[in-house]
Amino acid sequence: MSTADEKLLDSHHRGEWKTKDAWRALRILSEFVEGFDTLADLPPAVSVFGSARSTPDSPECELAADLGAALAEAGYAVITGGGPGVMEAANRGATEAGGMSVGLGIELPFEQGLNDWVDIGIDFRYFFVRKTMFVKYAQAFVVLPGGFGTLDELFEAITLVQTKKVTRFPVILIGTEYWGGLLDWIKSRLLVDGKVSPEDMDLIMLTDDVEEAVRLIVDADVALAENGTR
Ligand SMILES: C/C(=C\CNc1ncnc2c1ncn2[C@@H]1O[C@H](COP(=O)(O)O)[C@@H](O)[C@H]1O)CO
Repeated sequence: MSTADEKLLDSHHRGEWKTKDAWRALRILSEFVEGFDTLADLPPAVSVFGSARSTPDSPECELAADLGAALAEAGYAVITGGGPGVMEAANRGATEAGGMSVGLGIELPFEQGLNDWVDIGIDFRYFFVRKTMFVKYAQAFVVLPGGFGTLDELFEAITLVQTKKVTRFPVILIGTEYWGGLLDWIKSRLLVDGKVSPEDMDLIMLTDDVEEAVRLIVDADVALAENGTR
């Protein structure tokens, strides 16, 4: 069996692919099974993303804690990557407000383990298995300021909705100052160049207001329940 240090795309010896990758497939399958089994009974939930590096007193962590609490009060479980920074703040907000707080951790070389505010936690080795869980069990994505990991999660979600691989769900960015430049670039470059369509611009919502973010999520849920579309 493989060890945590071996990387998925390592392929030094062709002979090893035949044996190790076959076992790896079972490990991947077991991660899917554990995820599906653990999360099957989750109430309606929202996945919250943002920087692992933000300090607890940063504006984005304060927003994340408010968001976690507001989502819990609206009846949503909060799913994060279970790590530090924005993830921890969102989990804390949800737990302190009496809601359900989920952490989908990832084995990393500099791993710190799941944060202390997670009620239901799973540790994944494979990012792609973990990403499936973020999408499958959430009614919406909310994205706070973050780096490459956050951008990866944001663009994966938009691509899935754009290509209609998932039922349309709200993807909400919080932080007009932080995200404004990215959205301007998407409009002035991708849209003008025809790399995205005008309607694709509607896939992302932007606000500074936690209450508005929760309202957008609730409205989308109501619309889905009423007519089966968002
Ligand atoms: C960098 C540090 C710890 C990293 N620990 C993480 N634990 C869980 N999830 C993580 C971690 N790092 C990244 N992620 C995922 O990506 C997003 C944040 O990445 P960013 O590059 O910081 O934006 C986040 O939503 C997670 O899903 C020690 O400080």
